[in-house]
Amino acid sequence: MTDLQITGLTKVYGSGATVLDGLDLTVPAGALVAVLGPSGCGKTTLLRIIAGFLRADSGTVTIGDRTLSGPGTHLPPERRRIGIVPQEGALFPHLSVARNVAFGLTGLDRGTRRLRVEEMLELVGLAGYGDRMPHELSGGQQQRVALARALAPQPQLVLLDEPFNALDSSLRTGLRADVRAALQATGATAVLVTHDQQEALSTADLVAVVRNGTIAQCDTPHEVYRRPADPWVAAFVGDAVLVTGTVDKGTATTALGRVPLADPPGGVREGMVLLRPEQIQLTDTASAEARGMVTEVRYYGHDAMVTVALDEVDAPIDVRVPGPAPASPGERIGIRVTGVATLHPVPA
Ligand SMILES: Nc1ncnc2c1ncn2[C@@H]1O[C@H](COP(=O)(O)OP(=O)(O)OP(=O)(O)O)[C@@H](O)[C@H]1O
Repeated sequence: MTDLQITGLTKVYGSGATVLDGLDLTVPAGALVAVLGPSGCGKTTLLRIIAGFLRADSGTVTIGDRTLSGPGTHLPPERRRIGIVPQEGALFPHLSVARNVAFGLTGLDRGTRRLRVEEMLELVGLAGYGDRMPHELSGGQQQRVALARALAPQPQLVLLDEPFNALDSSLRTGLRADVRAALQATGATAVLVTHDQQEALSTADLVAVVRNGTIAQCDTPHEVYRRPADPWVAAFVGDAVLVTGTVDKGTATTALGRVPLADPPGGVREGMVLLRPEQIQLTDTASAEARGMVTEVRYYGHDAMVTVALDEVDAPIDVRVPGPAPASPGERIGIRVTGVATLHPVPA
């Protein structure tokens, strides 16, 4: 098991656009990090530099004590010991599943190679599929073969480039869990690029949120969600409710009521108080901390999002309730806040 260290990575394309701007990222040995960011933020560029397909303008990429990219060093992709799972399988269509998986297994005798292929296919849940051709597999099975092919040469690092994109949502959930289990079983360090926050939160050990060519926050899924670095991260990784508040003794007083702060900063008297929609409860108007009118209800089956225009807050707020919403547009309603909030500076 080997850790991945990225330091000061910068990439400016010919057009003059700075896509990576001194990006730092550390992935501990054996961990799976999800690199999450909006379209065009540089995720693929980062992956291509790690893989060695693209040269950075400056910065270093090391795995363990091996420098892959750095001043005066650029190891070619085939010498990096990195396995890659591309967006859509990209299997060789004319080769059987077994020969696809065996593709990168050089320097092994035939018996050892066959055993490794069988072991990898079993690991990804496709034991017995070796003789099939890629076109005889479903999209999800093709991605499993692509993972088996990437893992077969026992790489130190595995890069997964939006590997579940082409699959429908019910298939994705099962495959994510299986990919995670297979990576854990081999102990490989892994980088998963995605723009899907659910995927990042549910699959990875660490979530690295990319913004403007740097990492805005890298933390466990729980910490990124519970203690986002700033309102932008909060709104990108989930839904956010922001209200101004004054602070006294670790508690913020807001138009939604008084809310304890997760990390009360010393000496700060006011700021933006950040809550999640599921921290807000709908109540009757008599026992509420704040009151307003329901303006919209969006139903999602397992929960619903209720938008409320509060009497004393300019912007409407979102409230997440389990199951069908207990109120309809046009109804007067009360709200109450539960849990703790994080505090952020008021934008200049
Ligand atoms: N070869 C290139 N030459 C010039 N600009 C490029 C090149 N490749 C990418 N870019 C630009 O760099 C920016 C980042 O691209 P990149 O593909 O790394 O983003 P991304 O985060 O992976 O996006 P997506 O989620 O849409 O795949 C984009 O604005 C893109 O247009």
